[in-house]
Amino acid sequence: MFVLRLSSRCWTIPWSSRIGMRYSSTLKSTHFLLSNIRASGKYGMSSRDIRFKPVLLPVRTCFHPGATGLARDETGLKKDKEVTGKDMLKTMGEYIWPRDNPEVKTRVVAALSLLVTAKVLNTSVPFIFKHAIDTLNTANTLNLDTPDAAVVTLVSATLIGYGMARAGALGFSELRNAVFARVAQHSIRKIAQNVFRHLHNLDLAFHLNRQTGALSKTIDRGSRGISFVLSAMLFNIVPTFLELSMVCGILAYSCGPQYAAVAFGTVATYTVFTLAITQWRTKFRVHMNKADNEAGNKAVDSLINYETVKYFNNEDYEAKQYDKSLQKYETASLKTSTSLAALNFGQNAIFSAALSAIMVMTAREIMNGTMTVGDLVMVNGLLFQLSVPLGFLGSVYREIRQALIDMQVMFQLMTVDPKIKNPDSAPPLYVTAENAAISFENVTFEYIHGQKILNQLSFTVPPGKNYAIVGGSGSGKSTIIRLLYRMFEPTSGDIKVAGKSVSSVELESLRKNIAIVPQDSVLFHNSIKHNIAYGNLAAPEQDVFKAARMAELHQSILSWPNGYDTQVGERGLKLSGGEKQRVAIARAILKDSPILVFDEATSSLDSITENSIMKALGQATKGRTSICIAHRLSTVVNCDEILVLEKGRVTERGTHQQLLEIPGSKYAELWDSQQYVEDKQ
Ligand SMILES: Nc1ncnc2c1ncn2[C@@H]1O[C@H](COP(=O)(O)OP(=O)(O)OP(=O)(O)O)[C@@H](O)[C@H]1O
Repeated sequence: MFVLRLSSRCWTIPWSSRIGMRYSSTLKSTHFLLSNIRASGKYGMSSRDIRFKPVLLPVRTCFHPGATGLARDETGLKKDKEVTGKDMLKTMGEYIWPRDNPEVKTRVVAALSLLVTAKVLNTSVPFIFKHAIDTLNTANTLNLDTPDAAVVTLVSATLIGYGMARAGALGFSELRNAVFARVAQHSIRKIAQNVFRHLHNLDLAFHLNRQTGALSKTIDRGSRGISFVLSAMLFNIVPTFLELSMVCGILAYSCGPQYAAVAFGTVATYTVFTLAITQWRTKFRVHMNKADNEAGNKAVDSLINYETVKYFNNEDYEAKQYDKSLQKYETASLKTSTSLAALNFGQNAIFSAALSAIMVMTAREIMNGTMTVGDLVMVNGLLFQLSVPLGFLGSVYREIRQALIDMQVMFQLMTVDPKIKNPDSAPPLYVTAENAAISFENVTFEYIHGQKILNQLSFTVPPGKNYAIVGGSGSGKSTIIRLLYRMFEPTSGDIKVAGKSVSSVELESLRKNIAIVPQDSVLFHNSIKHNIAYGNLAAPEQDVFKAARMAELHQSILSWPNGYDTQVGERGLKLSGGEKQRVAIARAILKDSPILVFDEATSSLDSITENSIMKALGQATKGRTSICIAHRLSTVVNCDEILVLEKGRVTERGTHQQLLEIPGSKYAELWDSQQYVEDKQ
């Protein structure tokens, strides 16, 4: 027994003679087997089964807003359009028949031609066999002492033809798979790329409300869903219908309409039974997938929090929580396999009954002399061949349903409209050292309706000046930066850069002119050099080193064994907080924008490093407009002006000295409390 794990599809294939062989070879040539197959023996299935274990979101969770990003919320994204089956078919049509890609079209036509050829050859196999048997039978009846050379030649030729037809049918099927694989791969790539771009275009509000992991699963499942539906249509549904019509035609022509009626009736009964049982079984599979997801999420969450688990000695608790999900999975998995056995048995019983019935009919005709033994063999062969693709009807039906759901989720995601986008024919923003002013004019903003974070906030930072914003935690300092960068739109009021409203200029040019050192510096899972160079991917190496030097990072990097090629780990986890912050500073310096924003840029640094970086930043910000957000007031004493933020408004403003001189000022209070703490240290 072995289990095949695919990243996102789930198949349970009975290892019943040719069925398993044929279908697994069909799948092999599609993309599904290309991805992530692992052999394992841990799930208790029948020793004659191959299971393709799913990593799927259950149907219900697929529609869960949090998982899919489809919910309307207070972030103000536009209402989604309902994606209908027609929309999905249209989109699929565009991928399978792309206007600008004749190669894909040619492949589709070639795959269809190969499909028809393979089916014609396949249906002719029992026909040829019948002729061989009849010829032998006739020769036998003649009771000749020595075999007739002509008969021997004819029978041999027919049997060789039989073998060739069989091999040809399989060969053409494989060729069809190979030809179509490119179409499937092409559509997966295209759709995944389109969705990825779309996700980057969506607002920050959208991303803050969604789990990144769920989004990436949506792309993966959706694009594979498209490919699956295309492949299932071409490899299973269309060929089965084609074969059914050919078999019914042959039976009606050579044996009589009653034979065609039995074949058709069998397929109809088989189909109804399979779909009904599959429908019933789906809930077990949904539970199984849900439990599997839950277990996966628990494991990931627990491992991500590895350090926290250790700090609080909670390994046992974590293992028990994980085991709870595994238990659910085990129960659901058992139900899935038991119900599969019922399905397999029922399918087999229907076909066996039909085979017996049709053979009894033929045997009677043989005894009446109206049919030959060859006819019996042919009828048996035709019906048996038909059972092969039908063996997968249940799983194909279930998979198509799941694929359609996955596709709908993905297409729905594509209909989410970003609220923040370029206004029509927006002009680019030109910012120079002379005009780089920033002004907030009566800006009000709320993340959640009714909860004002900024309330009629107004201030102006003149070109070339260095302003600081200070205030209690949660007073809205970082929000000001988000609004300036146009990650969010103010509820009312206007924000201007270089005299132009940020909502009226080209978004890309606005963002190009502002370099930010964010509060949380998250790094890419790449080398430290790449992470610094990310500030300007076109910058020469020397500039990257220069920026690192200014951020007090160069010497530290050189002392590491791999220097600038040191990998920083996922999200920069291999670096200390201070090192990450310095990477972020170096990046911002490298971006070389006329406006610089530092959001708690030195909060994780020791005082000595902070002082030397502050000097470097003083150099970097010379002649540029900058905003510095800081809790530690000692870092902003030299700013041209300090704004004290309280309840969404600027309540005090002035230089460090001026603010200290205001009797009972909030700033003086903060300063005194920080001095007291520092003195105590
Ligand atoms: N996406 C969001 N949705 C809802 N509320 C939010 C969101 N982001 C921030 N807030 C809330 O807005 C308020 C202001 O947050 P902001 O990050 O601007 O504060 P801050 O002054 O920078 O705080 P700190 O000094 O602690 O960094 C906080 O109360 C915060 O909880």
